[in-house]
Amino acid sequence: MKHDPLFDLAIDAMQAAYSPYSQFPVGAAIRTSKGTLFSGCNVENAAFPEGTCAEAGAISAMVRAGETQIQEIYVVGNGDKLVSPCGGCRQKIREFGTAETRVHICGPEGIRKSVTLNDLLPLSFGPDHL
Ligand SMILES: O=c1ccn([C@H]2C[C@H](O)[C@@H](CO)O2)c(=O)[nH]1
Ligand SMILES: [Zn+2]
Repeated sequence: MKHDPLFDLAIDAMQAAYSPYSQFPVGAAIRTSKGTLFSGCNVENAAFPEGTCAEAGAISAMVRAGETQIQEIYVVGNGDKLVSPCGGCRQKIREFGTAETRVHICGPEGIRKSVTLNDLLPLSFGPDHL
């Protein structure tokens, strides 16, 4: 089966990851409501808490380009387990997504599980609350 180009972009991003401490490269790729694609990788740091997640990198690229609406996001890791976005990333995706925003959790072979943002972060707090 042919992959969505967004999956290939997430794989590309994973290959650029800087993860010497965890040896756990992650890539993320966003499709916005306008159809533009953005990607990011995790970037770790010798001061461990300063590392950033792949999803955060992709969101940063999107905002830098002047876009703020995530339609779907692919997250890919290369281990056996599901690389489900961490709690902080769920909230970051929430800022620019909706309850229905699709999150595709992938391995190198393709999508392993597709869920909505609401599945990952029910009863969430967002910009509409302020
Ligand atoms: O969804 C995730 C989960 C983990 N990581 C990164 C953070 C850290 O660099 C490494 C191990 O936790 O994986 C991400 O980028 N995204
Ligand atoms: Zn994260």
